[in-house]
Amino acid sequence: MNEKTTSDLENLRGLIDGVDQQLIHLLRKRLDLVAQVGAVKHGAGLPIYAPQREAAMLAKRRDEAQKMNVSPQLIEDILRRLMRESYLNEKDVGFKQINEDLGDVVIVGGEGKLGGLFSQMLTLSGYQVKVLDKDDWASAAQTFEGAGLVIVTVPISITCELIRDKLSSLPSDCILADLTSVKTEPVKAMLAAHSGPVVGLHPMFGPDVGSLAKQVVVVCHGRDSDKYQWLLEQIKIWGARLVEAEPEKHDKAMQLVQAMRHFSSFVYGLNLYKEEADIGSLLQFSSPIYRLELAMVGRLFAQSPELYADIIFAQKESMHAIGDYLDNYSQALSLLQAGDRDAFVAQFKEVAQWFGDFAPQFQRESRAMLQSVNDMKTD
Ligand SMILES: C=C(O[C@@H]1C=C(C(=O)O)C=C[C@H]1O)C(=O)O
Repeated sequence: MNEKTTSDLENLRGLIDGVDQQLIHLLRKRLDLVAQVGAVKHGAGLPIYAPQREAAMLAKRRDEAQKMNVSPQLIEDILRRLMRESYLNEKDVGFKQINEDLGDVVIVGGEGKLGGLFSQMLTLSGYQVKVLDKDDWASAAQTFEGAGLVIVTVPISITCELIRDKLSSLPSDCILADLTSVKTEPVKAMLAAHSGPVVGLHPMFGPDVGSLAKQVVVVCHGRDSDKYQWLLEQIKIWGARLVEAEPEKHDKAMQLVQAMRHFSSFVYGLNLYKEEADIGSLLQFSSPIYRLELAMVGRLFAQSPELYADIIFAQKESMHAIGDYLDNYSQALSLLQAGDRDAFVAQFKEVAQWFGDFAPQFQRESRAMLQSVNDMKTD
């Protein structure tokens, strides 16, 4: 490189640094404005997440970007990332309390991670939260005395038994809810143990989400839904989307969405281990999709084996769904063994047709994910 090139580069890089610094100032300004919006919404009891506003804003910015020859996708990516930041900052102002007359909230299993998250969200919304965990049963009767809402969030394997044995003498107007990832049996157990309002909830996310904005909570109505309507409103204020379902329908979906999904990730990891794969060098050769896949599998093994065992073993029926998967795997393998490429292609086409419009939709979604996986690479 000659001297002129070096100094040209330095000058230009200095200018870029200046623009990036301005960006930080602009970001600060934006965060301050969003904080003001947060405060206004808090006062009015509005959820921070405003999908219509977001859609309208994104459409306008994409349009403006296009006119300035800036990629619309670039501004959309940046704004979506900024909006995620907005949801996180919302916790600084807390949330509007929908039910000001509720007694205490008691979280049974509140020392668990999900219990901790709900405890935090309820506390940020002005509720008095008490936690009851394994060692606190001696004083439980006293804790339950002033309870307006009891939330059960203990391992699935002990949920129903605990509801039956320990929660049969709650105050009659107290709401009994659970956060278990299966719903049929826990909802039945709650209805049998308690004569007051009952609702089954299943947060479709782990405790490591920074915000509930856009997350899904499944609601299975039990009894006296008018008495716990406020709780649903409260969860909506946290930004979550509620999806109502019959417990049986929910549980059936979970066989695929959770049990099968986690089981196949488990086997994928197990297989890498048995094959003595060298993860480090696989990563070096990895395509973005492989890296993303490995991340999805690897993250399983960073978490609690008991939690995954609980989810996978929760429903006997999952065994059948997983067994079907194994059958399909064997049949597909036999095409490979027979060298029947044409049959494979025909089968592929059949499945693609069945996916319909979802296939291109998933392709678009995964493209963005793959690009951000690639962005995160540092070497
Ligand atoms: C700031 C707001 O709240 C949220 C955050 C937004 C943002 O960061 O631009 C936009 C819409 C909302 O989901 C708002 O409603 O304007």
